[in-house]
Amino acid sequence: MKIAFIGGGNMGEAILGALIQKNICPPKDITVSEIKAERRTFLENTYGIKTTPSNPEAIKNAEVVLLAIKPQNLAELSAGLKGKLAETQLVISIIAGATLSKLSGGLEHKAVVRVMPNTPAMIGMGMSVWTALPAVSPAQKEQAKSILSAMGKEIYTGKETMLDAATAISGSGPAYFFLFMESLEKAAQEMGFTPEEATVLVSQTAAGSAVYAEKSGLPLAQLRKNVTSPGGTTAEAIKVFEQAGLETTVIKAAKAAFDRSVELGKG
Ligand SMILES: NC(=O)C1=CN([C@@H]2O[C@H](COP(=O)(O)OP(=O)(O)OC[C@H]3O[C@@H](n4cnc5c(N)ncnc54)[C@H](OP(=O)(O)O)[C@@H]3O)[C@@H](O)[C@H]2O)C=CC1
Ligand SMILES: O=C(O)[C@@H]1CCC=N1
Repeated sequence: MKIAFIGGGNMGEAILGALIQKNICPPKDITVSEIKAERRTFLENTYGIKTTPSNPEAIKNAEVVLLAIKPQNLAELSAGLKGKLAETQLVISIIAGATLSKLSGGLEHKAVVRVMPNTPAMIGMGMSVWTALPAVSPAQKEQAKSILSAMGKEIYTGKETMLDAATAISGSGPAYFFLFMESLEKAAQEMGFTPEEATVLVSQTAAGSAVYAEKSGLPLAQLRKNVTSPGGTTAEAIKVFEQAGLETTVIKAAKAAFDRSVELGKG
């Protein structure tokens, strides 16, 4: 599969890295259009792919064109590519808040897939939620699915509003977990662990908890109860989280991300 990336930043790199690692695409079939010269050099040297500063040049001969630029650059990108895409080319956009109608209208193109991925795609542990316009053929849907599967797990939805919800949960989600981990690292250091030890303690606890939750198949509340001995240490910590309104705060934060995704879609 020949694929062109428009934007070779964090997510562009995460996706192309997964495609190469999982043998979905050899490096010679990947072209990245990227504005920054130093990023182009880095991507060429690290992955052996082709790069160009020109979007029209990048999309030549590509079966799939993957848009991985920031939302504020979409208007300029659409103006430059408008009418230049062949009917058979599949556009896959990961741009937060960029709706199918905005993408399709701006590019004058019908075969468009919209995805919300996340950065753990970098290590094949990503979570993507995606939807497609009716013009996307079953074969193109399979192509999209194979790209997203290389990055981790994927869920297709027929309801585009679920993309805003996915943005708030799995798209932005890694940052929520990192914030919590940063706080726990600070606590570990205050208790006397070195920064290196604090990182190991927190990372291994987070990774172990996530994998254990998935593998055990037990409800999260049950797993939490198993750690929380009556009258013990965990109960004291959880009391503090509850008094501070953790659950309400998390739901409020996710809702703020959802609202911002909707707002980006209107802009
Ligand atoms: N980061 C994340 O966790 C997630 C991000 N997303 C979405 O992915 C998209 C990309 O995010 P991310 O990778 O973090 O962003 P980055 O800023 O890291 O990457 C975008 C890159 O594209 C370059 N660029 C800008 N305009 C153009 C253009 N017209 N042609 C070619 N290259 C261009 C940028 O250069 P310059 O910096 O100079 O503008 C930058 O290097 C965003 O739309 C975001 O909403 C989705 C899910 C998760
Ligand atoms: O913060 C953002 O807008 C993007 C979308 C999801 C994660 N990062």
